[in-house]
Amino acid sequence: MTVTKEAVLDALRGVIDPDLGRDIVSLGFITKNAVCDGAVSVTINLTTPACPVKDQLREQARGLIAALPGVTDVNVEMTAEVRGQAEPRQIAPHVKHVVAVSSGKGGVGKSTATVNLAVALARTGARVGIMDCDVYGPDIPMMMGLKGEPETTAERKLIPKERHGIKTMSIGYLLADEKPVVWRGPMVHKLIEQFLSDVEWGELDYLLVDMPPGTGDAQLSLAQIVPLSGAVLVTTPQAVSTFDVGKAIGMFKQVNVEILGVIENMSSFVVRGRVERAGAPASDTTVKVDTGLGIVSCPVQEDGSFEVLLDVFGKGGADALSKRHGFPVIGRIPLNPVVRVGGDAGDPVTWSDPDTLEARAFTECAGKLAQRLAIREHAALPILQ
Ligand SMILES: Nc1ncnc2c1ncn2[C@@H]1O[C@H](COP(=O)(O)OP(=O)(O)OP(=O)(O)O)[C@@H](O)[C@H]1O
Repeated sequence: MTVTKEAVLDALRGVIDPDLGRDIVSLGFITKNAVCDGAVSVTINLTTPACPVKDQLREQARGLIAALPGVTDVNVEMTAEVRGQAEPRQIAPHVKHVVAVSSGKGGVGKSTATVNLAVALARTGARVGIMDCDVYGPDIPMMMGLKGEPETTAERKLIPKERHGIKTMSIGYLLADEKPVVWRGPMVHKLIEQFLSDVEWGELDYLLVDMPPGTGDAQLSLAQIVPLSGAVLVTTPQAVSTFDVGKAIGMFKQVNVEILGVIENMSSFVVRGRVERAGAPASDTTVKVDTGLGIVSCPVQEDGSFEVLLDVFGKGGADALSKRHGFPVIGRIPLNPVVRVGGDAGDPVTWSDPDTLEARAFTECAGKLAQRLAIREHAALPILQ
């Protein structure tokens, strides 16, 4: 029995992209289909390297091809090409997606989220940039471990400073450290314009923009200057932060910017411990923990370990926002010093400690974000039969 390319394509029609709801053949994802005797070699080109179901799709495809009569060997290669907006932008035309990272309130972890999302996306192979427009507290240089004035090209364009595979530009590189600056609306507008047109970004899949907190001029300016692929909102779980973020939502709606999702940061603090009696695990006991809002009793596992979730900043805020406005919660990041230490040292936790709970939570957020953007561009994909 000889295998044909048609039979391989037919088999691959059984692989459905769960996000786009269509089979990978009609989505135009098959960029190579080679059959040599019984050996089949296909390439599946996804819409983002950060696709959370990449391995699942590969295994499904491999299984379906292997089940064809006459197949002796299967090689499935996964590639990705981020599709940008259908209409190329006039400003920053080589950037596929510009995404604002915003918050209503300061200090909720917006910059932390920006650098960790960027690292997580870059680790999948995406080309990523960060544009730091937080004029009131440009923290990106510190969090990325970068400083000093950026160099310029012969055409006097600013060259982004690069670390961890991410290109960055920040107002922090251009200002003297201790000098306070009073920013007026038109200045912020000009800065955003310059960062988009006078910086040598090159080809990027994702440009994340760290916005100043609040609902001010910067958000409006950014949306006016460049068509955004959307915005990500960062909040802590408690009411005041989610109330503030509600104002940011109103502003983005006003300028027709889609909210891709909300990240709940500092969502809980996980306290882990182990109870021992005479050096051996003591599982026949319970542990009482004072949460600050009362005593909770928590079970101890067989190996003596226990785990308590402390909702330091309350809980349920992101869910409430999601319910009210209809956009998804794309992740919850626990409160943990490992996140702050990474930020202070210029090595975001997704880079320095990718296996921690916190880094994995950021990586999941990045996958969901990329997924949302891919779904958004779905309409622009060619439909093949
Ligand atoms: N999940 C977390 N666990 C522990 N510390 C965190 C976490 N997220 C952020 N932090 C720390 O909280 C502080 C504020 O975070 P960050 O600077 O990212 O907030 P921001 O919203 O960007 O603030 P600003 O309003 O100044 O721009 C930083 O010291 C950061 O390291």
